[in-house]
Amino acid sequence: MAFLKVVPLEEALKIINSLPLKPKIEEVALEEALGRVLAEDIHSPIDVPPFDRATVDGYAVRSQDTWNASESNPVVLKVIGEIHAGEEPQIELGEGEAAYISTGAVLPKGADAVIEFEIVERKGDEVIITKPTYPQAGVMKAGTDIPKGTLLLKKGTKLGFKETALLSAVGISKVKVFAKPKVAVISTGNEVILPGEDLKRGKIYDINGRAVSDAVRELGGEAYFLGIARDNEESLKEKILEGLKYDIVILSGGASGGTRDLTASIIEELGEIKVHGIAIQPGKPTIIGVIDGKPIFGLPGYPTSCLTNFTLLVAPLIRKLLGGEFETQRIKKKLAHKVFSVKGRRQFLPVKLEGEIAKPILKGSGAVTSFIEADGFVDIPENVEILEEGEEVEVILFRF
Ligand SMILES: Nc1nc2c(c(=O)[nH]1)N[C@H]1C(S)=C(S)[C@@H](COP(=O)(O)OP(=O)(O)OC[C@H]3O[C@@H](n4cnc5c(N)ncnc54)[C@H](O)[C@@H]3O)O[C@H]1N2
Ligand code: MOO
Repeated sequence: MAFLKVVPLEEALKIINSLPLKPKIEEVALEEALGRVLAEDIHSPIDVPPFDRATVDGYAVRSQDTWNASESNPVVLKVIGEIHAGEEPQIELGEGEAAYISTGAVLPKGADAVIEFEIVERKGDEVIITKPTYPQAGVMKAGTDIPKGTLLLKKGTKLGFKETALLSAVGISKVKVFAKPKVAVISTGNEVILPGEDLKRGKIYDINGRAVSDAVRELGGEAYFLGIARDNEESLKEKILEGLKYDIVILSGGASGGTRDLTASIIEELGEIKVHGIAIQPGKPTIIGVIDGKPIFGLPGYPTSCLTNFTLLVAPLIRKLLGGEFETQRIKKKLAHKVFSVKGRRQFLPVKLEGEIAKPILKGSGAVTSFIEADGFVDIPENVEILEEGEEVEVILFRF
């Protein structure tokens, strides 16, 4: 077994990026599109509004008819009909004519303005106007909100409620999106139990199953938590075989060299181990394998290590399958205080961000609060032993 022959992070990422998985595209109904990632550019097929529209309730007029109107010299127009929202107007205004119109209705031919009913006086079939109006007052012209053909949304956009509203506004009922990668999540260990179960001595509640499943969902993937495999060959094998129904399998725990750490030997038996050990801290005991063409990740058991390595190794693959960037983005911050690192091992140090300052969280990988409190982690190169207070560091954000 290629046990703990540690490889640099870049090599592990190269292997992951070359796995034979490709983004898949599917069409979904607009009502199912929230949270999905667009696999196409969307241009508006129509003008919005689709017609010259009244923006107030009142009287459609020819504005030039009102230009001489004043309190002392009111203009009287003849009301020749009514136009309500949703109707095609059957009338055309001539000189000296007006029509009652509701908000949202189509402006009739001949009219170029709408005057609110509050500021005119209606007497029988006449309307008395004491103030001039101007072209386009009380009117929204066709296509002034969104002209037909406008690029509305770019491929790669994650659809939130604003984006689905925009699609609805232009009448698009189906969109092409990237298929959600289906990810099986398995926790391992005799000591791990599920929330709600009785906490007997020696047992701990599962953190990784929940955290990894929900991180997959936050990234836009579909997570299937298969439960907890016990530290024996049958249980682990059963869960791994079940996991192979999905696109990617993620296990946590049991990745290091302890006697009960069986994950590696089972992956080797069923498929191939590509990596067992990465020269990073945390994450040294990480496994990357392939079974039946499906990637299988064995992440460390400590939750902080598990989620750090998920962010470094698995999140890029899920992003790529959703049409996004494989590369992990980094931002620059300044270190709050001096830090010592392990020479010869690239370290990812959890930090809390306060403005431009990155405050190290020094509780160690064993503490769950290390990752709960972390906004990101600082990438400390392997040849660096000391980082000074105020030194510029690269931070990988710990959110998706
Ligand atoms: N002799 C050595 N021992 C260890 C080494 C080493 O290099 N030599 N590395 C340590 C480091 S670093 C890590 S990380 C762990 C990783 O080991 P495993 O991946 O085999 O993880 P486990 O031993 O199964 O678990 C470690 C720790 O995390 C707890 N755990 C596991 N799963 C969960 C879960 N789903 N939710 C919450 N907590 C979980 C588990 O109970 C252990 O306490 O190995 C060190 N040892
Ligand atoms: O490798 Mo462990 O994952 O250092 O915490």
